[in-house]
Amino acid sequence: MLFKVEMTVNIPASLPKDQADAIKAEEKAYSQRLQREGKWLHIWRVAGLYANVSIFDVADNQELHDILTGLPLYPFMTMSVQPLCRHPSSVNS
Ligand SMILES: O=C(O)C[C@H]1C=CC(=O)O1
Repeated sequence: MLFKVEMTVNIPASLPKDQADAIKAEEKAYSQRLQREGKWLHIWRVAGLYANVSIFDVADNQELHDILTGLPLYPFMTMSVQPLCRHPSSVNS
């Protein structure tokens, strides 16, 4: 199942920089593992924002929920999730 997820990150200024940097490093490793596993198909920066648009390919809603709530930056994110289906004009299978 394919989903589009938009994530916006809001790290509070009160969080010490070393802690924020450690969480960002964990986030990068977590994200790259899922990309290598083929579950996180695309990640694009939204220009000018600390936000991304991502495409996930997961088994079901529960797997997406587990992945998203497991993001190290999850406590500092707002998200919007939209399910995707094949476009009738798509030439890709
Ligand atoms: O930078 C972001 O958009 C937030 C987050 C999502 C994946 C990742 O590595 O960082």
